[in-house]
Amino acid sequence: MNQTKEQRVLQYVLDNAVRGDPQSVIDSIDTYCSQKEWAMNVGDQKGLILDNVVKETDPNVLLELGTYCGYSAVRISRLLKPGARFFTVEFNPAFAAIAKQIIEFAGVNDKVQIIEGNTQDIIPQLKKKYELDTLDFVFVDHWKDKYTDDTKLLEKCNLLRKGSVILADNVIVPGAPDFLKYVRSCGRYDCTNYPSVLEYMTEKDALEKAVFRG
Ligand SMILES: CCCNc1ncnc2c1ncn2[C@@H]1O[C@H](/C=C/CNC(=O)c2cc(-c3ccc(F)cc3)cc(O)c2O)[C@@H](O)[C@H]1O
Ligand SMILES: [Mg+2]
Repeated sequence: MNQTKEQRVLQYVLDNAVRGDPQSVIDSIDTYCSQKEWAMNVGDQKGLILDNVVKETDPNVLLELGTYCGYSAVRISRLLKPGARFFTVEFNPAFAAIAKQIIEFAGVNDKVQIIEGNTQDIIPQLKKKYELDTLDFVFVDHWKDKYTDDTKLLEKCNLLRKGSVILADNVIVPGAPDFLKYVRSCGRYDCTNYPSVLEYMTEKDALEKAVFRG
């Protein structure tokens, strides 16, 4: 049975990274995806911006929309303090299985919980089923045409409080124009754009930070 690209990424991590060392897992995925096969991980340049926003936020409760192979879940988890609670949502079972193995290999499985399901079903369950109050940090990196719906759903479910940080990938490529328009014009967010480049390429991309005003 032919391997998928995501299975090849996992195999490369198992063969080249150091078990329990999140940085070596990040580096091996970046090496594989820049030299062998492109994949839609946030990557190292935008990853450094992600690192800095997580560090400045110093979050206790985090959510990620769109786990994919778990690259950003490992990237974020390695920065979290003991006791922090990080949930990442993925509805493709094959990707969730790959991410689970990459997260375990990196040794950050005690930091992050993969929730298998659709964000539109999971977000309304977070308070009761996952015993959350509000979110300190949300990384948005799933289907680009769902960024706005899910941001509004987070608001509707009272998961945001004054100062909650939403950081969205790909606001230039592939682009999330309606999301940018919404957070920049609805009056409920203070927005900052972080220009960068598309993962493993040279074309321009950017992250957008939207801080909820409460
Ligand atoms: C109802 C859909 C919304 N609900 C959802 N709930 C749970 N998981 C969801 C999800 N949507 C998507 N997902 C998952 O998120 C991931 C989707 C990511 C989509 N990302 C992109 O399309 C993307 C695409 C590019 C890209 C850029 C340039 C290019 F030429 C080609 C691609 C770069 C990126 O950084 C990207 O993030 C998958 O793992 C998918 O299974
Ligand atoms: Mg992305």
